[in-house]
Amino acid sequence: MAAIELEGLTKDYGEVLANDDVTFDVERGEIFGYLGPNGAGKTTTIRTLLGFISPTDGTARVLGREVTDEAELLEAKRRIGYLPDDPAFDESVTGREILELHASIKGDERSEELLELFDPPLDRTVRHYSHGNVKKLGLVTTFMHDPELAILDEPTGGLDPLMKQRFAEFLREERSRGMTVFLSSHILGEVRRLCDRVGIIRNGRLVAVEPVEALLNRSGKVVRLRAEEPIPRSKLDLEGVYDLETTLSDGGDGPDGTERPAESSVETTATNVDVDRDEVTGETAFTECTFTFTGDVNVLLERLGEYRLIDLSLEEAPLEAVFLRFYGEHDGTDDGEPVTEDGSRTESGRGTANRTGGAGDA
Ligand SMILES: Nc1ncnc2c1ncn2[C@@H]1O[C@H](COP(=O)(O)OP(=O)(O)OP(=O)(O)O)[C@@H](O)[C@H]1O
Repeated sequence: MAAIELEGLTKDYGEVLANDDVTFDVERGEIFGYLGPNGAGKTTTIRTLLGFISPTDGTARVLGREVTDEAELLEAKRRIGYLPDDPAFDESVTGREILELHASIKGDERSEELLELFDPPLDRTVRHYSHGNVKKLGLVTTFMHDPELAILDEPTGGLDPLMKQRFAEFLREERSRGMTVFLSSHILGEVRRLCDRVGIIRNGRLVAVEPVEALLNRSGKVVRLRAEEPIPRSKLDLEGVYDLETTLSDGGDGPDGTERPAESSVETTATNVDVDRDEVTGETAFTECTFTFTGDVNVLLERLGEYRLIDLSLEEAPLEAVFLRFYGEHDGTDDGEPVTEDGSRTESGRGTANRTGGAGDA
């Protein structure tokens, strides 16, 4: 039995179809990343899993229990840790009092160890907590009862780099102990570091579920090369070449004796190659280029084999680029902000429902 089972999950808010026939499983012991831009429907799925909202159609099970059956869900929630994207603790009490309350409701097997790791200022009232400290307190309340399944809505927002790293190490250790983690994110670097598999949601619809490796393979390589001699652009008229940027440089005079610019740089695609013409051969050409390549590297090397290269590097493409390829076109949501490693984005597109979940409700 999978830890999370969604079948045809649909949530229709009237104006917005926030989840549209979403079907996937999260297996026991995996870290599953739920990836999508603002307003894609991630929080809606999470809130359905926790019984805060009921599905319009379809079914959802957590730890084998139906989320629409109150008694069943209550039983499952004892074994779940939930971290909302914006934990809402009672601001008038101290962190310590919050922990005592959570301990009395769901037990406390691990707070000591978690406090050493995440270290929120326990004697301060929550009102005086920074956003990061609220998140750290939320992490303690999420894991203190040693849950089987952790459901984390954008868990690293507000954490500094050291805390993010600590959190990543913690999750990996928990996975090796058998915990299942379902986390939503729009931070691609985080997903790459943390997750075994990803589900990608766009505009309420699941567009892919795949191992993170597959996402990396699909993302291709960033190729940078510098050649001793001009290479005709047609050599890169290959399937899988994206975002081609070329430069033709020789620093010398043109054939008619006029000085030509040492460098010219244009951004173009492989099919739009009628620029940077080599003035000797008349063919479009380059001596330096960068592009993203999702095709067969051997085919590429074969194409370039006859030219003398000064430099050639192939690096893993940033997941951001892959994400933009998934979401690049306008899709009717207001998610115009590019997805970035540091998670910066606009606040537009946020629903109100995802703002009401209290911390540690599970
Ligand atoms: N209570 C609600 N009533 C109406 N529409 C809602 C409600 N809650 C969410 N929505 C809409 O449903 C869509 C999905 O929202 P959801 O919060 O699930 O997205 P998300 O992927 O979690 O976004 P974010 O990354 O910004 O948190 C959005 O268009 C949102 O505006």
